[in-house]
Amino acid sequence: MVGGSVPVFDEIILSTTLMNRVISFNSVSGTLVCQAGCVLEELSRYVEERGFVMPLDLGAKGSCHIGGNVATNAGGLRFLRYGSLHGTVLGLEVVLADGTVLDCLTSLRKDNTGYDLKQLFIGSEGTLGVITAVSIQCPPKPRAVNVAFLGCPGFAEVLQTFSSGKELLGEILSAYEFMDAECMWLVTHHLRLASPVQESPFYVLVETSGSRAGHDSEKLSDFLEQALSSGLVTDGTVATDQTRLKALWALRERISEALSRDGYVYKYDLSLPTERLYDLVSDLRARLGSQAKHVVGYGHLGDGNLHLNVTSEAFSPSLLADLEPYVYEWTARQRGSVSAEHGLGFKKRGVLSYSKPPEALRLMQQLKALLDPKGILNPYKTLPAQA
Ligand SMILES: O=C(O)CC[C@@H](O)C(=O)O
Ligand SMILES: [Zn+2]
Repeated sequence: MVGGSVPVFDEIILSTTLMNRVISFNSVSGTLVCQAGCVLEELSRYVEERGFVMPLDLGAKGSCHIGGNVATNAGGLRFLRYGSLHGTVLGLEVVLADGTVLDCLTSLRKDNTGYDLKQLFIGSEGTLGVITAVSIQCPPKPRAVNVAFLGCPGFAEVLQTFSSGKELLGEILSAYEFMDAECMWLVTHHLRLASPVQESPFYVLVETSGSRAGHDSEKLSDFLEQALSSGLVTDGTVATDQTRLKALWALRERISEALSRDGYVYKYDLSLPTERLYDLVSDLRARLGSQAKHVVGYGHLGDGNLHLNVTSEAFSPSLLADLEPYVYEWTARQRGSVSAEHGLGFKKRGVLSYSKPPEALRLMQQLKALLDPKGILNPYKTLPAQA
């Protein structure tokens, strides 16, 4: 997405694939300590067999490494419930540029002994050190999971359904994702997935996770009844068994894949005030007109994270010129973020200043110079190219 792990010039590639050992798991606290090359899905399986879940889940779970997840501060589908890796990672082992092994691999929930150094490496995209081991807090595995897939008549209703969901579902609300009608067109046409509900301008996926099935379904029914009777939602379906649950999630998780089959894709991953989040999509649709094949909006609405994607038959410099810096300026005016969960890598490092003041940028450069004076750690990434 941003070329964070893609070598571009003269880099040496370092693979942690063979560092794939679980070091320990504490079945009382739920703390997992493992090496950086463990694949997320394998870790999920490991902790689920022991009654826990990983605090993060992403479409790329089958291939991504936990070390990379932490280095990029990956967000994903469980963020709404369990928060960022800045909260769930308890400790790290990191190899610094001079070869020093920094052993901050503790498993403490509380540790106020000065600067919280591990935080520097979470989301640093490998530019400050190489993460070699991770200690991470795993929450208990929810016993009951429900997914509702709903159609909404407008974006205002998507927002109101979210407010109502927070109020009525409370602590069992574990995901609130949205996608627009064009996204549904893409997954049904390019991937041949079937829509489970009537055609609507917007769709939302609501997931609940709790400890007692009866209690959760009662809450979910109340919520759905209210949403349907007040017209916030016009159609919907609910799944509780694994197969249907996965099928509903696939409609949302596979949008990115469907987009890549539509043509050249211009990708933006933005944090915006939730109530303005879709204005940018509508605005761009009008601005780009027939130049674009599709202008779509979807994402982690519960976290204020919009995945804005535009497709065209082939790469077009004039379309790009209409998109940038327009999208970044629009985002900066809302004090949003030009990269909500995918980092800056190689492609977005030049737009960092839309989300951070010059003072912050300078401090980032000073930290980089301190920790990696020779510039050998993931060079050409994250920080803007030096003039
Ligand atoms: O491809 C994208 O724009 C986002 C991919 C991913 O973060 C998702 O939520 O599906
Ligand atoms: Zn995402």
